Amino acid sequence: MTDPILRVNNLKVAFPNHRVFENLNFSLHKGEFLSVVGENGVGKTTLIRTILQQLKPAAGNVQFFPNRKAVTFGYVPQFRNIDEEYPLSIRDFISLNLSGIKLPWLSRKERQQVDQIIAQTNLQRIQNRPLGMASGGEKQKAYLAQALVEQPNLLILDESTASLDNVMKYELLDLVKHFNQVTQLSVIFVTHDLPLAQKYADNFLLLRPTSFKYGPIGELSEADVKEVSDV
Ligand SMILES: Nc1ncnc2c1ncn2[C@@H]1O[C@H](COP(=O)(O)OP(=O)(O)OP(=O)(O)O)[C@@H](O)[C@H]1O
Repeated sequence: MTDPILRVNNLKVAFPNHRVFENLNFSLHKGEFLSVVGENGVGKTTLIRTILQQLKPAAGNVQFFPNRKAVTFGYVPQFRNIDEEYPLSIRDFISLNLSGIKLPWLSRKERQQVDQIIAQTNLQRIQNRPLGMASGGEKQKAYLAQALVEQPNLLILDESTASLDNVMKYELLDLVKHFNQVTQLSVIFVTHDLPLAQKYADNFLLLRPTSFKYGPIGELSEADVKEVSDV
C-alpha cells in the first residue's frame, strides 16, 4: 500500500443544536480513489469542508502527510452559478486557478500549464468559447481542468456528475480515473450514484446518521446500495 496523504482521527463536527458525525476514522492514501456515499443530509459536504479546513472540528482532527503544506487540493464544488452571461472563456476560467496569476499576462510556463490541462481534458476545440455558453458536460470538464491546472495531489469532487447524462458521467470519470492512475492523484468523490462509485473507486466511505462504514468498494453490500439508493 502507498503512503497515507491524510488521516481522519476520531472526527466530530457539530453545528449549533446539531451533531453531524462523531468518532469518524479513515485514511486516504496516495493514488487512492475514495467514494463518499450516504443519504441526503448525512454530512458528506460537511466532511469535505472539514478536510478543506473551512470548518473546525468539535473533536478529533484531520492529519496531513508528510505535512499540511505537502498536500495540495483541487476542488470541484457541488454547485456553481454560471449563467449564459458569464464573461470568461473556458481557457480564462481554467487560468483563474493559477497562483500568482495576472490575467491576461500569463508567463510562458503558465501558458504551457493551461495548454497541457486543456489538451488532457479534451477542451482544445472549445477553449475560447464563453464558459456560460458551454453545455453541462463541457462546464464540468472545465471545472475539472481548473481544479487540476496547478497539479494538486488531492482532487475532491462533490457530486460533480449529478446533473450529467450517463455518457457524460462516464466520460468525466474516465478522465478523473486517468489522472488518478497516471499521476497517482488521490481522489475523494462524493456521489449518490452507486454504479459510478463501484466502477471507479478503490474504497468507499458510507456515512450513516450515527455510524459509518469504510472498506474496499467490492465490500459495499446489496443492503448498503439499497440504503443509499432509497433516498
Ligand atoms: N452551516 C450550517 N449550519 C447549520 N447546519 C448545517 C450547516 N451546514 C450543513 N448543515 C446541516 O448539516 C447536515 C449535513 O449537511 P451536508 O450538506 O454535509 O449533508 P450531505 O450529506 O452533503 O447532503 P446532500 O447529499 O443532500 O448534499 C444537514 O442536516 C445540514 O442541514
